[in-house]
Order: sequence, then C-alpha cells, then structure tokens
Amino acid sequence: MRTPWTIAVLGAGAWGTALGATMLTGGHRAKLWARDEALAQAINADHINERYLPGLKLDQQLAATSSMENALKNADCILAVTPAQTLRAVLADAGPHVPKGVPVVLCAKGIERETGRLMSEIASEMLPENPVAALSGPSFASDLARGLPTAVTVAAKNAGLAMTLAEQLSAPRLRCYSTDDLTGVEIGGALKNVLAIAAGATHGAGLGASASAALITRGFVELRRIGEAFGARPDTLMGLSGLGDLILTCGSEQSRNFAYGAALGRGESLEGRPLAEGAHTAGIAARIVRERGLEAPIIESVTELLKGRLTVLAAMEALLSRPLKSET
Ligand SMILES: NC(=O)C1=CN([C@@H]2O[C@H](COP(=O)(O)OP(=O)(O)OC[C@H]3O[C@@H](n4cnc5c(N)ncnc54)[C@H](OP(=O)(O)O)[C@@H]3O)[C@@H](O)[C@H]2O)C=CC1
Ligand SMILES: O=C(CO)COP(=O)(O)O
Repeated sequence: MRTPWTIAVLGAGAWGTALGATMLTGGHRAKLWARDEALAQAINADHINERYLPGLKLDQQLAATSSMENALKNADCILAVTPAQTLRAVLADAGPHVPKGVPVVLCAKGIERETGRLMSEIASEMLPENPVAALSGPSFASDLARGLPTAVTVAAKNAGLAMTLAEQLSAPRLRCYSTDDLTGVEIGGALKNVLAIAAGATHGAGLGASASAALITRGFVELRRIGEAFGARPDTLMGLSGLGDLILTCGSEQSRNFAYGAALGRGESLEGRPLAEGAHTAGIAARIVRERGLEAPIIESVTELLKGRLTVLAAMEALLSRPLKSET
C-alpha cells in the first residue's frame, strides 16, 4: 500500500490537467497551478477546463489555484507541466515556495532554445536542492483525461528515485516504467516533436503513406544518433519515451505537432495554432546537430521549412537526392 501524496501540478493546460486528474485516480491529492486566475476559478467552479480540455468533466477534487505558494504548500512531489520554453521562468517563480528535497518531475518535452539545455539541466540549475526526474511517453492529454490507458517512462539519474516515482505516479490507467537514463528519456521526448512536424508536413503535402513510413524510420535514425551523442542508451530511445512517442505523434492530427506540420504541408497559415513544441525545439536541435558534426537532414529540413526557406516539395527532393549510402 503506497502513501497518498500531495502533488503540485505547475501548469493547468491540457497535460497538467490530465495528469492532475490521473493522480487523483491513483489515490493522491492534486493541486493545479494556473497562471490565469480566471482559469483556476473556472476549474474550481465548473470542474471543466474548457480552454484546454473542452467538454471533459473533471473530478471535483481537482482543485486549481493561481497562487504558487498555495499550490506548493505541503507538496510531496511537483509535476512541472508548462511548455518547455517557460520552465526556467516558472521555476524561478516557484523557487521560494518549493519544499526542499521534494522531487520535481519534468513533463514538458523540449530543449531550451537559447541555451540548448535539457529540462533537467534547467531544473537542477534553478532548484539545486531538489532531485529532478522526467515523465515521458506516448500519452495524449485528452486520452488520459477520458480514462483511456497508456504507459510512460519515469526517469531519474538515481534509479531508486525513478522506481519510487514510478510506483507513486502509476495509476489504474497509467503504467509508469522506470529508468536511470534521464538524458535518453528527455532527448526522445524533445526530438519526436520535431519529427512529428516533418511527418505532418509529409501527410499535409499528400506525399503518401510510403513516404511517411520512410520518413518516420529515417527520422528515428536521427533521433538515435543524436541521443547516443548525448550518452543516451539505445534501449531507452527504442522505448516508450522515444520510439513509442514517435509512433504516437507521427500518426494523427490528434498530435498538435503533426497537425502543425500538416498545416505547413497544405500551405495553411500557422498563426494562432495550439502549442507545437517541435517548432520551438527544431532550431536548437539543428544547431546541436551542426555543432556536434552529426547527420540529421530531416531535423535540419524542418528548421528550414519553419523559417520559410524551403518548401515541403523542395525538402523532399533534397532528401531523396542525397548521395546513396548504406542504411545504418
Ligand atoms: N498535451 C499533451 O497531450 C501532452 C503534452 N506534453 C507536454 O507538456 C507540456 C505542456 O503541454 P500542454 O499542457 O499540452 O500545453 P497547453 O498549451 O495545453 O497548456 C500550456 C499551459 O502552460 C501555461 N503557460 C504558457 N506559458 C506560460 C508561461 N510563460 N508561464 C506560465 N505558464 C504558462 C498555459 O497557461 P495560459 O492558459 O495562461 O496561457 C497553460 O496552462 C509541453 O511541453 C508538451 O509537449 C506531454 C505529453 C502530452
Ligand atoms: O507528447 C504528446 C503525446 O505523447 C503530445 O503530442 P503533441 O504535443 O504533438 O500533441
């Protein structure tokens, strides 16, 4: 029998809300922090997050607040669930109220644009007295919020902590595996978003199912190359947080990254679209590739597409006309 925890969830978007609701099903208490007071009040009054999970009734026990102090009071564990590029600022606000020693579980998928830092590097910098972990894997917020099942990976450099967190954060419809390969889990989650934009663009431009399968497979080779250059283990990259999430996100417009790419492929406007983390990570991923002398033409093409320097058809032609080589 595990001890019920008080879990602070920083971020009341789709994923924070879904994770908060899932934690309740695991017997924990959960408090959502929303930066927008009106959203917090609406969640408390209506038990719906109409902005991010429209129409889905939430457990009445899922409380929200716009006070960081209130959200973090007596927390046994913190889930950080705002977009990757906001993590540093959110942890700076949270810092004075974060109980020392409490694990911080990073749920955003991305790489900091300006610095190339992983989420765990930012968290260790901002909260040096708190152990850091990551939760990642194939998990659409709306699926979890509707009670559909999935499995994810919880990673921490300390294997014992990863195991404790996996045990505590698992819920009837959320199976958490554990690993000490924190870097592998973070790299997989960040890069699959960039590749999902490429897959979406392929789909949107009508290049066909064969092209999609070829692109996703070669995209995974790039993810593996970059991951291994960071010291990630191949089995992590082949796991839920790498290949698993790549399969999910490259498969349908339920993925915001895929939908963003599809809009790009169809030549539609990208203004005002929902969060697509890959669009923020692509540029820094391409820079890392260049600086480390790695080969990742698909990821580099996404950056060029996003900058408007390449069309999907030109990217496809450039990828196909590269010098022939052995597959591995
Ligand atoms: N949605 C999903 O299915 C999954 C998402 N993730 C990851 O989780 C992370 C969050 O995604 P998700 O919840 O879907 O995103 P959403 O766009 O649904 O929500 C983002 C949340 O972050 C808040 N926010 C935005 N900017 C800031 C800021 N500068 N400071 C503080 N809060 C801010 C928003 O508040 P406001 O409303 O006030 O703008 C909102 O509550 C991403 O990295 C994503 O890749 C991971 C797995 C699944
Ligand atoms: O990470 C996700 C599922 O695991 C969500 O993907 P999108 O952000 O592309 O919707």
